[in-house]
Amino acid sequence: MLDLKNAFYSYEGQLALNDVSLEVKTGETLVIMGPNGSGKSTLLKILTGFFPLKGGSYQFKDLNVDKTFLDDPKQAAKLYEQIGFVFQDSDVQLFNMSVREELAFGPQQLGLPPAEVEQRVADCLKLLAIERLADRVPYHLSGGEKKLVAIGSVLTMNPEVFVLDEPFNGLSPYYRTLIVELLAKLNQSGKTIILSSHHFGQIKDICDRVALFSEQHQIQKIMTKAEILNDPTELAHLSVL
Ligand SMILES: Nc1ncnc2c1ncn2[C@@H]1O[C@H](COP(=O)(O)OP(=O)(O)OP(=O)(O)O)[C@@H](O)[C@H]1O
Repeated sequence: MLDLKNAFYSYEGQLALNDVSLEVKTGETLVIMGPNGSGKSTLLKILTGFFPLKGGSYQFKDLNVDKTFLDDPKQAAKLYEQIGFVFQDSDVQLFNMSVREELAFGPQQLGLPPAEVEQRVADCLKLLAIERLADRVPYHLSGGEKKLVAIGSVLTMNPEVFVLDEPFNGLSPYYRTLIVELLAKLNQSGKTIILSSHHFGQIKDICDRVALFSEQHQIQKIMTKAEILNDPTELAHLSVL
């Protein structure tokens, strides 16, 4: 479904991705792990089409995602409607005056009829059990509540792929469990999930594979969950990243 080949990216001289190749299959849950600054967020932003690669290629299904593609809003929309991104910092994502408006924003941008938008918002509030927050100002919510609303704002767009940058950061065990259960449900319904995390323990119940970044901004190895669980050294390493 996603095919990244020999990807390079740098920010004004600061290397972030160094010859990274990665394939993601439809319906899998892939977790990106690695040290701070190794390139995880950059990789997720490239996959979501935030900016084009500076070297190598990125194919999403039949779309060749390069600078020309992303510079053309009509073309880029074909990617954006299939991949949803949940930012590490929810405050970057939430800008509407109520949770209800926040959840409606994406489907409205997709041009869906008002009745369909309303239905998606109602379904999302129910699925996330956040009906009580519907008329609150997102900016005033707690960290965990904001994260649920941020995920909800992607959920109502119903993308095929969910990309989440460290979704468990700073959350209590209660919210972490809620989000793990939600991601498991989404995956069971056929969605592809790609997320970054520093804690194998938090994602072991949902991950199919882990791609491990090195400090050299390269993918050092890709392991299945079974390979990790059967290797105590690897398990210990991934549990303290
Ligand atoms: N906007 C930016 N401008 C300049 N350098 C950047 C920018 N964003 C990231 N970088 C640099 O690119 C490299 C990769 O950063 P990235 O955020 O992708 O790492 P990460 O693995 O997600 O880190 P973390 O686990 O700390 O979130 C780092 O050296 C970082 O300092």
